[in-house]
Amino acid sequence: MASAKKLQERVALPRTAWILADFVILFLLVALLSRRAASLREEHGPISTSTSTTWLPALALACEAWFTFVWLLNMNGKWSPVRFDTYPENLPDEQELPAVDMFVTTADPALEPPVITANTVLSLLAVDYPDSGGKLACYVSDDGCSPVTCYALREAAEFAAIWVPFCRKHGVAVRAPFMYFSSAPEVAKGTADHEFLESWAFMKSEYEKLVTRIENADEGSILRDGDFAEFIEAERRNHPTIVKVLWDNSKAKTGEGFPHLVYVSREKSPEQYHNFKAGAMNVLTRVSGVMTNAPIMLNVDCDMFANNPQVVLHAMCLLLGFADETQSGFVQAPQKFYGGLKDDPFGNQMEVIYKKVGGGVAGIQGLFYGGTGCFHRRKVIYGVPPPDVVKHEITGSQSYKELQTKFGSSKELIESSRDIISGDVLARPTESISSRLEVAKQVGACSYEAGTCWGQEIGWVYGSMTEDILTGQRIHATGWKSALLDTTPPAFLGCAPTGGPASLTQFKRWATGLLEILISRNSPILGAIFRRLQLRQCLAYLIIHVWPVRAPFELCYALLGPFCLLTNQFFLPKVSDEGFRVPLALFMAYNVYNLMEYKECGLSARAWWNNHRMQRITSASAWLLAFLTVLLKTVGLSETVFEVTRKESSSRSTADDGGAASTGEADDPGLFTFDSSPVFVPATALSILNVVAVAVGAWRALAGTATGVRGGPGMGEFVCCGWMVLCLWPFVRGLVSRGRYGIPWSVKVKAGLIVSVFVHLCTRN
Ligand SMILES: O=c1ccn([C@@H]2O[C@H](COP(=O)(O)OP(=O)(O)O[C@H]3O[C@H](CO)[C@@H](O)[C@H](O)[C@H]3O)[C@@H](O)[C@H]2O)c(=O)[nH]1
Ligand SMILES: [Mn+2]
Repeated sequence: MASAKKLQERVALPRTAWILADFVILFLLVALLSRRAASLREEHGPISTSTSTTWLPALALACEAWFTFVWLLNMNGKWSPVRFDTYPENLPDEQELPAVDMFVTTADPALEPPVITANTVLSLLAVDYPDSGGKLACYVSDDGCSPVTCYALREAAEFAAIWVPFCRKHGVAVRAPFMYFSSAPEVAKGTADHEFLESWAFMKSEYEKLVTRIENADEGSILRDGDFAEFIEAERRNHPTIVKVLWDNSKAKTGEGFPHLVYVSREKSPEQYHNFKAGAMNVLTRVSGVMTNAPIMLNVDCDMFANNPQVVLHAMCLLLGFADETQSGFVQAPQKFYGGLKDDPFGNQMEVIYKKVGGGVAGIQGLFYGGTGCFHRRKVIYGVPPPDVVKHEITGSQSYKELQTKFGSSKELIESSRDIISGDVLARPTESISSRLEVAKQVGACSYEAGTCWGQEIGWVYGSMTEDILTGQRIHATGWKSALLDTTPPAFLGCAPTGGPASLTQFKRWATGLLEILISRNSPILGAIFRRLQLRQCLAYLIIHVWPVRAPFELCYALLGPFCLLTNQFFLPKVSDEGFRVPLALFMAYNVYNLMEYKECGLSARAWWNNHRMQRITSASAWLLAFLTVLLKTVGLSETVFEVTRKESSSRSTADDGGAASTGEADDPGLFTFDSSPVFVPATALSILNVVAVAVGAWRALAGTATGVRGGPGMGEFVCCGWMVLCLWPFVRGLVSRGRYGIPWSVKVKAGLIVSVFVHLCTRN
């Protein structure tokens, strides 16, 4: 590519002012720690304070040391951000562009309405790519084994025959029809408007018919259609592999085509463990390997539609545009969301995280793999190390026998992977993909992986609920870097969960998976010591891997305030004390720093507050439970499962009501909702405790019992508890609200018991 025109540019972004701010906060943290350490030493000296509990300052010191460590991790992560600019207009002729297999995963037709999946698929079938019919193929994995999903896709394929040409002809900007038709047609001033408007109206009505067909589809009548005979005997957790070619592009006339569409539901059996999404991705990798074997693979979740029709071209700039391939082992787009609620009430739109930490990590060894919106090189997924290692270490090709132990017994798969590993990928299978059905079913079987390297050195890695981070980390540990694909408009858009239960379930799953990685043999620390994970990249991974570990520290620290108010003690300096200035300055500086980050990303102060608050809530609920779950799992008492996130269906322009029982309160989707899940118990307890503590403390202060006693709580302790009450406000509110906005009694009772025990233990003597 050296002689060709520039395809990409890696631009380092300056951040001197931020680095200074980083150091100010670090300095304050160190000042806090050293004062604390000094006062601890005094404790053992002659001028001991009246604090009866000597472990109190020690515990505070431990927590503050941990917070400093977390701050250092973040400083490292954000230190040297970069941006990648892409120039698709400089791409070589179409013959030189590689083929791409596009993967979509879905798992549950109830939580992930088939119409959403159909839209995602349509957006992919319609992307701009030269000879897209010949070079692109779309594979959908359905872990739900749902005839309705399969039917929805067959209907979508039929609709694609008019949708794709329409998009091409009119240069449609957003090619997920539900999104496109949710606003009025964009009419260019000038001629031919009339014709455009007419076909727009026609397409819209065709799309609406499609939605009606999908939403009204009933399983019984679908099964009577001979096309879906395979589903009759199929049970969701017990059925053979189903592979259906819903659209075979070789049937199209040249130039008219759109990508192949293949439906895959891998074999399931109650006796086998299925490894959730990672398992599904590996089946897609193999099925596509024997059918189209494209050297590049794009994967998206069923709700993540291609929002930028040029996305594949932009990605190619990063895949082909470096003199050294090592720079782009994979190409990841940041996760962005459509229809997000105003000011991010559930703290899961992650804009600032992606900008600040994501951009920063992109400047180290590259953005983490996020499970969706990512372009992989098939050979990297097949475990091939970067070119420099290949040159120095392994020369000569692997024998058939070696490949067989790695990839399994399918002759076709072995041959196709040999092509990928040796780099002769341009030889595309010539037969029609329909002739490969039997082989595809063979490699989709659940026993196929037994004794092979799938899920270990090859494919998506097993052993964590957060298979994406684990898989990306393995790739980084072999020495590859990754590139950040940040296009305008955004490459892909998905839906962020709303409501308390869905958001916290997602955070819990992530935290569980991340801790599973941290303590496994795939830990990034081992990767940095024994493999090629860069030290700074390892530290960047730790930012997220320690999420669940932060929970016990943050919980302890959050308990110090209430503990002091209840027992008439203190853990922070008094206002009159000179030392008070340090925690005060830290509190102010830290919050202003975060607020400025939100402002810089163009977000509101409210968005900052919502995220700050949600982080406290998540820590006291999802992260804490994840921490406990993994503890229980390591002693063999619990299993971890992948709980699929509910996707809100907004397939039509007019949103219809979710059918939730009316509660008398205004139906505000941004309000926190609850259910009886244990995830809500600790945060509920913490809210009750802080309210009680503030009341007790205030009563003491008013009654004057605390005056004159040197050891009593001061301003600091009150602010801590008051701040926690504000952060946990959705829960405080939930204590007195009803319906789904109220905390269920079962949770309240459990939380109440915990609080009583805590209060009892505090005030025992
Ligand atoms: O047994 C399963 C479970 C899930 N999925 C699919 O995995 C995807 C992600 O699941 P979702 O419930 O949407 O999880 P999110 O928390 O929204 O996803 C984020 O986090 C996951 C890891 O925890 C990553 O896999 C995702 O790519 C990433 O977007 C969806 O397409 C599912 O259909 C399967 O195919 N099989
Ligand atoms: Mn999702």
